Amino acid sequence: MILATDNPAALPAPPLTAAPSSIALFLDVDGTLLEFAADPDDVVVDAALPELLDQLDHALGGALAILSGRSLQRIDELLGRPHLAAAGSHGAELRRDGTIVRAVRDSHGMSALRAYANTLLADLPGVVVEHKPDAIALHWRAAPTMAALVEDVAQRLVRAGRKGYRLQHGDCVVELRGIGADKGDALRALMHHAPFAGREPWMIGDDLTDEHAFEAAERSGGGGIVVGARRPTRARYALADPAAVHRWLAALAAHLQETTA
Ligand SMILES: O=P(O)(O)OC[C@H]1O[C@H](O[C@H]2O[C@H](CO)[C@@H](O)[C@H](O)[C@H]2O)[C@H](O)[C@@H](O)[C@@H]1O
Repeated sequence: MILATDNPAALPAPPLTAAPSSIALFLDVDGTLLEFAADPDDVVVDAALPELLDQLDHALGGALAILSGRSLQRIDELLGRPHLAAAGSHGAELRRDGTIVRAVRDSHGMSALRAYANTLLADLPGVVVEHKPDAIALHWRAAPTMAALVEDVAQRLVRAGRKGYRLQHGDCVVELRGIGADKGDALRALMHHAPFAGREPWMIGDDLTDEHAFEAAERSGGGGIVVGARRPTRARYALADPAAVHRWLAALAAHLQETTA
């Protein structure tokens, strides 16, 4: 079955042909499972989402993972599913089998950078600062005219960090983050272990940081499903928005359950 009405552009919607034992599913959070909000703390989690994630996790024998730019702690606060495999902070944090196998802590100098960021942003009203483990996200969704000034602040921060950090651009956000793993690394790391190993990995995501995972998934025989109209992309399939993602995931859960029965 193909949900053709979910196709936002030239890319087709992903088909529902998988057998439960053949695929592994990787899911981004903001812009994919959740609609955007002007402030990261104001996102709304659909009441049916946690249960849907459980259904898929069960149907896939545990081969479901969340790959997010949020911290692991924030992913768990939002989704309430700490048993799921997950990568936080764009891949710098990793959990599998309920155990955190890769953690991240502020590196030396981060507290000075946080103070410097607060000083630099004092004159930029509407810009939201999100402090994460060894990372600072500067959000300008509520103040789009500030985008260039925020980029300038980010460049100053990365220079002040003396090569210990890099910038990660995203949807109305630029983040200063440690030089560490990306979502592609996280996907590959999970694919080395049961129940992911030997399956076809499929990643659903909307943002630039998800492209790393699309590429890693494609190289392992699966691929990417992009959410929204951002192009170019490495993804082979597309879904229009988080509501379309929810519908497709519900259809997939039903398909997997029928296939198993
Ligand atoms: O990889 P993701 O799960 O998509 O996380 C990427 C970033 O998502 C969040 O920021 C984005 O969503 C916010 C809430 O809707 C929005 O205000 C912001 O403009 C978006 O960029 C999150 O706050 C970041 O920490 C994540 O890195």
